[in-house]
Amino acid sequence: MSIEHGERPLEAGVRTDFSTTMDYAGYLNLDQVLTAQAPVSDPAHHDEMLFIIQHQTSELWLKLMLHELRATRDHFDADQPTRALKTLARVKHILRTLTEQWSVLATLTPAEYAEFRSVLGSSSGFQSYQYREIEFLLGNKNAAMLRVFESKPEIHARLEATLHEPTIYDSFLRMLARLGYGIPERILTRDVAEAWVEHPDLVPVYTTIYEDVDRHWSVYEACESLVDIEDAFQLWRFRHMSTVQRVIGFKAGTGGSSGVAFLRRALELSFFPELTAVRTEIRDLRVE
Ligand code: HEM
Ligand SMILES: N[C@@H](CC(=O)c1ccccc1NC=O)C(=O)O
Repeated sequence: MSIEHGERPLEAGVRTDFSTTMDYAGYLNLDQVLTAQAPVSDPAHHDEMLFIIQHQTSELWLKLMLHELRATRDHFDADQPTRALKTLARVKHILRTLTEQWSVLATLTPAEYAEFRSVLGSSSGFQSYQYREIEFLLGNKNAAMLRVFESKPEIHARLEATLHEPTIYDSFLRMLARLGYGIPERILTRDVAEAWVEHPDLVPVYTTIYEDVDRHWSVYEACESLVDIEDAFQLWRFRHMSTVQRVIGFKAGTGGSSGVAFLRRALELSFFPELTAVRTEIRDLRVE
């Protein structure tokens, strides 16, 4: 049937009575979600809404990332590297979405941001506990980061618990050990609350896998998925740093850091350094 009078008619089966059944807004708790945007500037600055929603949507994606990263760790603990591929793929796409999302915030000019930056006080993304938990799960452990949450006992306790949990990489390597790969003992018994440091004696294990991928296919795919995550995470960090630079230049951050210089240093961190190191070891084959 063609469109009449420019309108799409409601079909007879379309439900319209929700007095006794759940509807869209009810299922999604939209009453709470859509009343959670409270600009502090007075009178409300037009661009503060962008700033709030950019952060709130980021935090929602971070929540899903945490969920998927924990599931990934469970899959490794259950010796199921193929299942981990699915959850890692989802994490990768969330990171891409978050990185792409910087372009919305980049429409905020320095002059516009300067008009309401002072109302932010000393609040800063540095205090994002979900972000810190993700960094911990991926291996960037740092007990000093907990100090920011000293006045929030519940959040402090949650982060402290995650600090002492094995990382995704710890679980991955323990799985490799159970599968018969020669993972050095000191790696398997390391203090998981410590930041990961590069272990050169792990590289030969990866060389074995990368030099005969057909034989080691499922763990090889998992290795490459971890590399995808590292890569996607670095792109997010870079876009954060470059967006901050174009919006506040080299001003100090509201969280008390030097600002761009501090964010730039994060680009030197690596979650899975041996998976980068193995690339140097792969022999170029001679083609006659
Ligand atoms: C105009 C927008 C933004 C500016 C100017 C900005 C600036 C900064 C600065 C200067 C820092 C360093 C800590 C400090 O001293 O404050 C920081 C940290 C951080 N920001 Fe932002 N930021 C912006 C947007 C965002 C957004 C949208 C997110 C998304 C959640 C975010 C998440 C973070 C996180 C997680 C950190 C800690 C990074 C780390 O520990 O390496 N920021 N930001
Ligand atoms: N650190 C930022 C402020 C900022 O971006 C911010 C403030 C409150 C809530 C989240 C924020 N986002 C990221 O750091 C600044 O120095 O301008």
